[in-house]
Amino acid sequence: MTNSNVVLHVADVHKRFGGLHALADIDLQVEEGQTHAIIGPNGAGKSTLLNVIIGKLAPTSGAVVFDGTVLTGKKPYQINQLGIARVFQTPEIFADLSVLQNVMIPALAKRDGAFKLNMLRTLESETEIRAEAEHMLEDVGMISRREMAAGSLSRGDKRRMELAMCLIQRPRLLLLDEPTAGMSRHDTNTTIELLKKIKSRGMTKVIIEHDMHVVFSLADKISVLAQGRIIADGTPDQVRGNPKVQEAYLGGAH
Ligand SMILES: Nc1ncnc2c1ncn2[C@@H]1O[C@H](COP(=O)(O)OP(=O)(O)OP(=O)(O)O)[C@@H](O)[C@H]1O
Repeated sequence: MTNSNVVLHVADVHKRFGGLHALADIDLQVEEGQTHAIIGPNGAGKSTLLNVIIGKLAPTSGAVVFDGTVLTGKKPYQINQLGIARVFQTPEIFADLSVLQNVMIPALAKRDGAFKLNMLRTLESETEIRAEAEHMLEDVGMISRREMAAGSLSRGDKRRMELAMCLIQRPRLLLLDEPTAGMSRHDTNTTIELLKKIKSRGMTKVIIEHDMHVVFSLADKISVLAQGRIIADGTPDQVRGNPKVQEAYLGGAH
């Protein structure tokens, strides 16, 4: 049964690639305002699950429901317009444009749908969007780099900028795919603090992460995937103490 405060429900999802059952019987409920981590060893099906949620892959059976709307069958851009934003493992940025311009683009793209016919409002809203983008850059600690070409940023800064590009869309659900991959410990800790700040504003997040320090610092709930199935689900303490998880994951390579 679905609770009323469930924002995202992955309902009985299966995904097959030929003979490989990459996702089997996945039932996952993400509650409003929570940070829900999906962990599991390499090849467990985490990216496949994320791709099913954002509409990049169609499930073989089952459905994904977001805020009462069935996402299954919708295109990724339609799912994005419904309020789901994703921070990718590899940042997707416009390297030659400035950091500020990069952060303005998602908001301009959203506006162009709404205000195309009214030139005056378009100009007014561009000033507002610039101010909003500057505000987002302040939030992620990057305002001093606003005029730099995005391509010249460090890896950690690129990820922070990409987070600002997602936040300016004011998503209801933010999906983070290994947000600290390849970061130094210092950048990882800065990112943890930043994600905690977002959490304190009530934004719902789904996070895929290999780094246990990040997972246990941020998650309210953890679902553990192994060989395409959820083998454990619960609070960090429940998951930490689960012998199945220790066997499948924590005692393994990570
Ligand atoms: N497009 C595809 N075609 C065929 N098999 C695929 C495809 N995508 C993923 N797989 C397989 O599905 C399984 C799950 O892969 P997936 O990438 O979802 O795992 P993961 O948990 O994200 O792994 P990692 O932690 O290494 O990124 C793997 O066995 C993988 O080889």
